[in-house]
Amino acid sequence: MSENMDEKIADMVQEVYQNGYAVLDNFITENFRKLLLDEQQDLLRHGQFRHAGIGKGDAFSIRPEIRSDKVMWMDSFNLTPLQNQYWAMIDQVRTSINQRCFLGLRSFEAHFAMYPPGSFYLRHLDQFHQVKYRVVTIILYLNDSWTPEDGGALRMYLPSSEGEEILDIYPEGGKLVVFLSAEIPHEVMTTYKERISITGWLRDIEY
Ligand SMILES: O=C(O)CCC(=O)C(=O)O
Ligand SMILES: [Fe+2]
Repeated sequence: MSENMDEKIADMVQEVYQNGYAVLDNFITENFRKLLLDEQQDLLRHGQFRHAGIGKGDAFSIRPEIRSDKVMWMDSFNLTPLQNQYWAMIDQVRTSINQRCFLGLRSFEAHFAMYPPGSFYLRHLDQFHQVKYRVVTIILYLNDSWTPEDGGALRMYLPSSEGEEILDIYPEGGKLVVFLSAEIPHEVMTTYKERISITGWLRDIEY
């Protein structure tokens, strides 16, 4: 991995350490983004995506009134070469966060997500009682283009002196968003265009 990448990651991790979140434009090259998007589109065409649910184990349920995206979980033991390349980058992020923040992160889980037009995900936290092991959320957007009129912002609710402050982040291709899963409530605003991403979580458990 290039030195440039090392530096980008170190700066980003410093921001996570200070603020609990970081947003990084152009985390991946355009070429790599297009390849990942092609792979995602291919899987989508082959019917590999399922309606996303909420909760885990017995508490799992599909609740389109809460979230209406479709996902495809990656198999950490059987990654494609492209997925493997992305996981290697995230492993560098993991190591760097451990060095700076001492979070004891040990593994990663991730899914492709597709929000069809009209879909959303209401305000939530990524860490809840059944998934205490989710410590850091990492989202990479794969969209070819995005404008505010397309909707679909990731709305983060940040602590502020007035109680809470809103930060809207548009899912522009190549952008990486990293935040502490237990600390930052967020939602996906209704999208008016198909919205593609990889969402993952660094965990403090082994596979
Ligand atoms: O895609 C996003 O911007 C956020 C997705 C999300 O909050 C989740 O999958 O838990
Ligand atoms: Fe989330």
